[in-house]
Amino acid sequence: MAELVFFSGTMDSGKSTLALQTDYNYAARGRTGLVFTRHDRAGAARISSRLGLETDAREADAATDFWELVAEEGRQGRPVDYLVCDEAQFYSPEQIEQLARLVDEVEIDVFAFGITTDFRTKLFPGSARLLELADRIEVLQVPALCWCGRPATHQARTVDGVMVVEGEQVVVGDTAASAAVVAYEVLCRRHHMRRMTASSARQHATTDEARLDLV
Ligand SMILES: Nc1ncnc2c1ncn2[C@@H]1O[C@H](COP(=O)(O)OP(=O)(O)O)[C@@H](O)[C@H]1O
Ligand SMILES: Cc1cn([C@H]2C[C@H](O)[C@@H](COP(=O)(O)O)O2)c(=O)[nH]c1=O
Repeated sequence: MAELVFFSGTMDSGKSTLALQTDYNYAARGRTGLVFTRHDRAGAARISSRLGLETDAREADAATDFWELVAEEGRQGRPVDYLVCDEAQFYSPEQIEQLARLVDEVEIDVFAFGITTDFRTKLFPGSARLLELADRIEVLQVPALCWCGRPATHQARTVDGVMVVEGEQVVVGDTAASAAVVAYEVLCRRHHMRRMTASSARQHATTDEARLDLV
């Protein structure tokens, strides 16, 4: 029985790696799949994992109709067994419904990978629809950690190093330290709610130490 599975986890929890492994294992057993992504950091029509793997994929843009695309593959004599859909948080709710319909009516397995919430802790529309429709939700097994050592559950956006809670929902970026103006940092809920990133925690600690020196 085909399934719509949503593999969810914070940024940096291994989703793209798992997406590539899933495709590899199914293809190795002779099954035919299509691999999609949207807005990957590596650029259009690429899937990249921080473990160093990177491959071609199909870019799912706003106009992509998964139902039509799979039907066309069939008409061309290339029946599809499964879809791998990375960065699925960026897909529209209608596109998630097309994926569910492919599972139910054409018996195609769909493996979707994505983060659930944005930098404000609000659900992405695509992830919300996946949570509503998926047969199974799998949480990634190796959590990324907050600076305090707890498993991370949320992601903060920083602009010039300062955590922000307002702005466009979609801004492509990375968790790795870089010169980029916009970056992301995974946090536990407690520290997301306190707006405390690794850098602001260090600043607090330094200020507290300086106060103690004055006493
Ligand atoms: N040099 C490394 N050695 C071992 N594991 C690594 C290394 N770099 C990254 N990783 C692993 O890769 C994970 C991120 O994988 P990735 O697929 O890019 O995540 P996601 O798609 O969820 O953002 C990290 O959580 C870490 O476990
Ligand atoms: C929290 C958040 C993230 N994004 C972007 C940043 C990255 O380009 C992707 C997530 O990639 P990953 O493979 O899971 O590391 O999403 C965003 O646009 N808006 C946000 O609020």
